Amino acid sequence: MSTRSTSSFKSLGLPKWLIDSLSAMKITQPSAIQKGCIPKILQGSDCIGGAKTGSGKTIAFAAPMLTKWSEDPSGMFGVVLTPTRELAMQIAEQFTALGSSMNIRVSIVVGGESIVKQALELQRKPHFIIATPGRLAHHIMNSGEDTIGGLIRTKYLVLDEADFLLTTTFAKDLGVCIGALPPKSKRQTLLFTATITDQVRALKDTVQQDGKPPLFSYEVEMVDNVAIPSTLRTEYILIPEYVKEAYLYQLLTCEAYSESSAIIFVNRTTTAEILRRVLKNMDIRVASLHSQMPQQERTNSLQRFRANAARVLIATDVASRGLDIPIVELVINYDIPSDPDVFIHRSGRTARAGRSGDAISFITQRDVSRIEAIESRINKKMVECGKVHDTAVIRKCLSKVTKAKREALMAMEKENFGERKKSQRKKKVDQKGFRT
Ligand SMILES: Nc1ncnc2c1ncn2[C@@H]1O[C@H](COP(=O)(O)OP(=O)(O)OP(=O)(O)O)[C@@H](O)[C@H]1O
Repeated sequence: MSTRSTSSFKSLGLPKWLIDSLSAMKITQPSAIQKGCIPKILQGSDCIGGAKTGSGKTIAFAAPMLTKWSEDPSGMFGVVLTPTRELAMQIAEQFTALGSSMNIRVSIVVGGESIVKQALELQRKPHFIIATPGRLAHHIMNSGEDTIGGLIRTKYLVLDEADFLLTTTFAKDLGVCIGALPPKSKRQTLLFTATITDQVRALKDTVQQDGKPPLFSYEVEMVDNVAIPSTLRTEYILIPEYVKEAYLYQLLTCEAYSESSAIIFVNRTTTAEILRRVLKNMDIRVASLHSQMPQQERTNSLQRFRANAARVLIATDVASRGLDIPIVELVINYDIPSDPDVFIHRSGRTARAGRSGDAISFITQRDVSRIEAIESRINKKMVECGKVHDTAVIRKCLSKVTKAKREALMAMEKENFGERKKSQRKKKVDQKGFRT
């Protein structure tokens, strides 16, 4: 990765078995955030790690935790909280892979999966619990000591995507989770994200609003001063609203990207569903990921995309943070997010670990102020994308796209997509993509 340093993992204090596991994953030199955080975490400090997307933050917290765990591998050792189910699964995979030679037990505790199965797993006292706050809080509130009692002896709490976890969306569940852990003085708290906010920093040593003790008191802060990876190209295309689908099709099939793996971000689940059908009708291998899909479908979609069985993933922001899919060469912001930090996370699904990648934003007249805010946040002007400019070609594919969209809308109406969405929302508060 571009952020190489001359230190080795050995000089940072990692044991041989872990260095061997890292080597097996072709990870031989620590990145800057790893170099900065690993020794401090090993020394026992709380830590706040803010480094660009794709810079290796997961190993920056996992490696020191695994090192300490291997010295005394008993009981529930660490809890990692993260906002989405897919991210929890990905982090758990990393812990499992890194600790495979040490008989590690890692449990994933997320919404959309069997509560009973998870409770049984928790009773077997996994060493590491990787969870979304909503589901872990559910277990804490509804299970007995035999299931969650071990939490009181955990040594580490990680808030991955900390800025997002510390918003009001998660406040209640996070409070329940932290309440089941040892007090701040008896655990280490590690906060990681690509977008550290002043609100997060301000929480240091601050008594919480409900009068509870402070969450953390980090001594170490490692924060990048550049917001996005240098290998990420940021471009834009100015588009009239009514031809967005045609431009999308054109871009995905133009010479530069006709073979590329791409993630297309939209702001609404309905847009995701329409686009998935439109592209499928036009013979593009496409999958989608949003919070209105049942968990099994979400998992299958992501697996198909990771394995390149689908070359395009249409996603809402449930996929904007953390997902590490090295083959992604292109991110398209089909809709522009209102929060510039969301742009940073979405675009960071490409150009990871030193690779190059493109993020192309579709800008309509309504988006101008959002783009200005993003450019000011990333301290960089986007350049105009020259890959789709032939208006004749746009005109040529417009009728094909219009037909595909008409068919998509008719099928959705027949399947009652909007109604299904409403009733799901009512029924499954527990399964909201972001809460559990
Ligand atoms: N030292 C390293 N050398 C090479 N590759 C590495 C190194 N550390 C981590 N990686 C790889 O880099 C990729 C990105 O790492 P990771 O997912 O931890 O990034 P991140 O900083 O958490 O990104 P995000 O902010 O998007 O969550 C992963 O595939 C990981 O295996």
